Amino acid sequence: MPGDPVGRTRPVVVLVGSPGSGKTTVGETLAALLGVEFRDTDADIEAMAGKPIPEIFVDEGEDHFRALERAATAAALTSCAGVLALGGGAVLAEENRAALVGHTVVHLSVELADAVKRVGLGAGRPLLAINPRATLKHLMDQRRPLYAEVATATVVTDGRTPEEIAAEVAALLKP
Ligand SMILES: Nc1ncnc2c1ncn2[C@@H]1O[C@H](COP(=O)(O)OP(=O)(O)O)[C@@H](O)[C@H]1O
Ligand SMILES: O=C(O)C1=C[C@@H](OP(=O)(O)O)[C@@H](O)[C@H](O)C1
Ligand SMILES: [Mg+2]
Repeated sequence: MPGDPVGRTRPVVVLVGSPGSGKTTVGETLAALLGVEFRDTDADIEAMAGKPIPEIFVDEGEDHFRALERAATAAALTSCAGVLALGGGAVLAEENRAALVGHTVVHLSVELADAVKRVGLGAGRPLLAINPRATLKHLMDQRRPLYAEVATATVVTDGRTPEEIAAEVAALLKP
């Protein structure tokens, strides 16, 4: 691939961040802007499991979901040549953080107020199904250092449109 000295397939950029930071939404906008494919490990996991994420959590539990997420992350990092969005909890696994070393990783940062507004009652996000505000605060406090560890750049998303955020990420990617 262009930009990779030994010709491996790798994402142009990997998006990480809290649920509600806009990884999926900004990722789609950014991929269209750059004219490249968009991949989201959550969609890959649903395809792998043959069911939506909330059903995976109910039927097999979070540990099984995290195992699928590690497999989906490893596969996407070597097969996606476009924009790759990870799930908000992917950084919890040391294996995933190690796999991100050497990649262009943008942390879409969001404060609690905007994240809560965006995820609402957590539809489709089983971890946020009960008490979304307190749960999100806890997740964000736990994960903030992990996003910082893997990120090569951070883009603030609060109070901004997906188009503005995608344009800033695109500008960061210019050589
Ligand atoms: N910058 C933004 N401003 C307002 N709403 C947003 C923004 N980014 C995403 N959203 C909305 O917030 C919700 C969660 O966005 P999503 O892209 O699924 O986030 P993530 O993948 O990081 O969890 C969606 O309803 C989306 O339309
Ligand atoms: O934060 C998490 O642990 C999760 C975030 C979700 O993705 P988004 O960050 O895209 O909402 C999804 O992977 C799953 O519900 C678990
Ligand atoms: Mg998402």
